Amino acid sequence: MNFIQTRGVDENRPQTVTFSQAILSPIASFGGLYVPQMLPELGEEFLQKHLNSSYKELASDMLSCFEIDIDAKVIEEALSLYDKFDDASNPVPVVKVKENLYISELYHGPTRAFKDMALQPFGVVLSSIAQRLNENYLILAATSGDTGPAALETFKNRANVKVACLYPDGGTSDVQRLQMVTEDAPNLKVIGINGVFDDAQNALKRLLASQSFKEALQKKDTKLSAANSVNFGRIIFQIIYHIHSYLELVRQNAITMGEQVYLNVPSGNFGNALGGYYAWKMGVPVEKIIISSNENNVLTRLIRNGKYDLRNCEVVGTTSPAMDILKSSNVERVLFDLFGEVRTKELMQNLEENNFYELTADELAKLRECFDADYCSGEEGKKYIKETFQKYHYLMDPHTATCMKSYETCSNPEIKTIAYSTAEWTKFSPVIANALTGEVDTKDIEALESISKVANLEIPQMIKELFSKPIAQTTVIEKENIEDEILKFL
Ligand SMILES: N[C@@H](CCOP(=O)(O)O)C(=O)O
Repeated sequence: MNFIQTRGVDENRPQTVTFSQAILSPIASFGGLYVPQMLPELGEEFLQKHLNSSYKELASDMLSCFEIDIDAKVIEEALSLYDKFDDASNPVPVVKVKENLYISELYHGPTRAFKDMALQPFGVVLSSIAQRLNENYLILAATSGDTGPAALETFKNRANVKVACLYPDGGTSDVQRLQMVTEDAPNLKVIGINGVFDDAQNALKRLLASQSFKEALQKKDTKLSAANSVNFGRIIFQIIYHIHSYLELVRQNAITMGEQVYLNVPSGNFGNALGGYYAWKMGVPVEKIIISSNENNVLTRLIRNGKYDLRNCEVVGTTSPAMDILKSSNVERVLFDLFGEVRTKELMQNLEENNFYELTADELAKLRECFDADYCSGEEGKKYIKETFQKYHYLMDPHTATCMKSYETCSNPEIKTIAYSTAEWTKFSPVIANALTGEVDTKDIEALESISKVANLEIPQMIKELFSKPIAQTTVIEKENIEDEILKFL
C-alpha cells in the first residue's frame, strides 16, 4: 500500500511513498499529511473471522490488509508489547456502564492513557526501520499531557532514536508532568515551554518542515520524525481498537453483527476519532461518530456550523487538559477524504494564514453525515463523574466524562454507543476527588489516596512510584528557544 498527500504534491516529492517513508518523514508537500492511497475493505467476513480472535491476532491481520513494508517479525515484536498491559489476553476491556452505553477502556498500558495503544508498537516499528537503514532519528513529540509520557516510555533506550518532548509548563496534570520529568535515559530530553500546547505543536510542525533545521541535524548525522498523530504510523494502530471494541459488543451479545453503533470520542488532535472514521470506512457498522470536547470547543463549532474559527480565540485551561487544543491536526485527513486535495489545501492555507475557514453548506452536510459534536464544561464533567459513580459504580476521568454530555445531546438512546475512555482516573485525581467528595486544592498524592478509599480501587504501582522518583528533567524555556535547546541536546 502506498501513501498520498492531503494537499497535493510539490515538485520535489514523488507522487506516492511507502509506509516506512511516510512515518520516517511525516510532513508532506505544502505542510500536508500522508494518508493511505486506498483504505482496505474488510467487510463482514473479516469481522466474522475475528469474532473469536485475540487483540493481537486481529491487529496482525488488519495490518496485513494495509500491505505495509514492515517485516512480519517486527510487527510481531511490536504487537507483543500489548502483553505488558493489565490483561495480556484483553488489553482493551469494553465495559457496560448502563443500558446501551459501553465504555472502551484504552488506558491499561504502561502510562495509563490511550496513547500507549499506538505508541507502544510504533516505538518498535520506527526504531527497527532506523536500525535497518543504519540511520539515527530525532523524534519530536508535542504533548498536552498523554502523548509525551507514552512517547518517552516507548522510545526509552531504543536504538537509533532520540526523543525531544515539548510540553506546556503548567498545562498538564501533576501526574502527567511527573511521568515526563522523572524519565531518565540518555536518549530522552523533556522540554517545558512557557506557552500552551498549540505553541509546542506549531514548533513541531515548523521544525518538521524546516530545511535549515534538517541541515543542522544532518551535521549531527541525524534525521527527523515525530511521535504525534500527524504521523500515520500512529493512526494505523489507532484503527484496531475501534474494530476490537465493535467485536467486543458482538461477543457480549450487546449487538448482532452488522448492527450500527455510535462511536463517542473525546477529541483534541482528532487521531482517536480519525481511527474510528477509518474503521467505519473499512467496514465497521457505525451510525455516526460523536466528537466530545471541553470548553476549547473549536471542533463542536466546526461540526455544527462549518466554521473553523480561531480568530479572537485563546486556549483556556480546563479540567481535561489533554484536550486543551485549538489546532486539531487530523481534521485535515477527514477534509481530504471528503473534499479532496485541492479543497483541503485551500482550507488549510486559510486556517494557517487567517485563522479561519468555512465549509460550504454542501460540505457541512457531508461532514454532518459522519459526525456530530458537543462540548462539556468542567463543572458539568464533575457532575457526570459523580453521578456515574454513584448510580453505576463506574469511575471515569474528566476526558471520558465529556462523552456523557454528548451521549445525552447527540445520540439516539435506542442505538448502542461505544464511548472511549482515554485515560485512567489516576492521572487526574484532584479533579475527580473534588467531584466525588467536594475536597478542594488536594495534592495529587492525597487525592489518589482518597479516591482509592472511596472507590475501593488500587493505585497502580507505576503511579505511586512517581512521587518518590528523582526529577531528571528540569528544562523550561521560552518557545522561541526550542530549536537551540534541541540542538544542544543532540
Ligand atoms: N492530547 C495529546 C496531544 C497530542 O496529540 P497526538 O495524538 O497528536 O499525539 C496529548 O495528550 O499529548
